[in-house]
Amino acid sequence: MEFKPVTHVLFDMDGLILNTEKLYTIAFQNVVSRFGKEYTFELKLKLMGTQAHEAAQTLIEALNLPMTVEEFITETKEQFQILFPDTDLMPGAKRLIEHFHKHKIPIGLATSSSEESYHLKVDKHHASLFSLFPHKTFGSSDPDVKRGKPHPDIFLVAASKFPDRPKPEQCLVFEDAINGVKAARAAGMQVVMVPDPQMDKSLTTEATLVISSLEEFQPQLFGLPPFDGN
Ligand SMILES: O=c1[nH]cc([C@@H]2O[C@H](COP(=O)(O)O)[C@@H](O)[C@H]2O)c(=O)[nH]1
Ligand SMILES: [Mg+2]
Repeated sequence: MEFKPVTHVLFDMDGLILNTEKLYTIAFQNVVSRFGKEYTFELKLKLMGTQAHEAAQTLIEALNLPMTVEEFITETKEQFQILFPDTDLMPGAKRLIEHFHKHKIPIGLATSSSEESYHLKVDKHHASLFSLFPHKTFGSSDPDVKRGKPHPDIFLVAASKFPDRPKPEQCLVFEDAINGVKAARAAGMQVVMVPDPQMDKSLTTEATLVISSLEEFQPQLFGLPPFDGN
């Protein structure tokens, strides 16, 4: 078999469960527009999945913005407060998370967001869905996560929170970002990638499996319980 069976599942959040990537693009573009700059998709691909400070630093350097990291973060936060509370879900995310919960498959959240940013995105509309995650790891605010994606730290920390301490090869990761896929592979885990449709196919080759929507995912490929009717 092409894929190895797993017992535990880790989910990324932004762009995978929540449709927040388009909101990051709006917020970042609004800030850089004041300086006549463009937040290109190519630059976005480098930032996606990295920690908030690293992302700000990379963007400031790439666009040569006359701002400090703190100023950039303060300005984008003002935008986030307006945009994030009404984010919608990505197709198939609710069904898949509820499916694993129903079948008692251990799941965890491994997001590069801070805990503060998580609450802004989740509390208003999605609190009951996210309550199905018994543990969550916030890459931009958890002191145990030393380095952001593409480093493996966040997935190793998240896996260590399962009470039965699975080995990396027992864990399956769901990711949308290149940095997230690299992080999962570096952690020794298989990874299902659901990339932005704009992304060039050549950038998805490190994933174990690439699908265009979580709606397509067939859990039995990885030894997990199938959906009814499959
Ligand atoms: O357009 C962007 N998308 C995403 C990010 C970064 O990626 C993180 C989301 O990563 P994840 O999918 O791991 O939750 C955000 O918190 C932010 O730090 C960014 O800077 N710019
Ligand atoms: Mg993501």
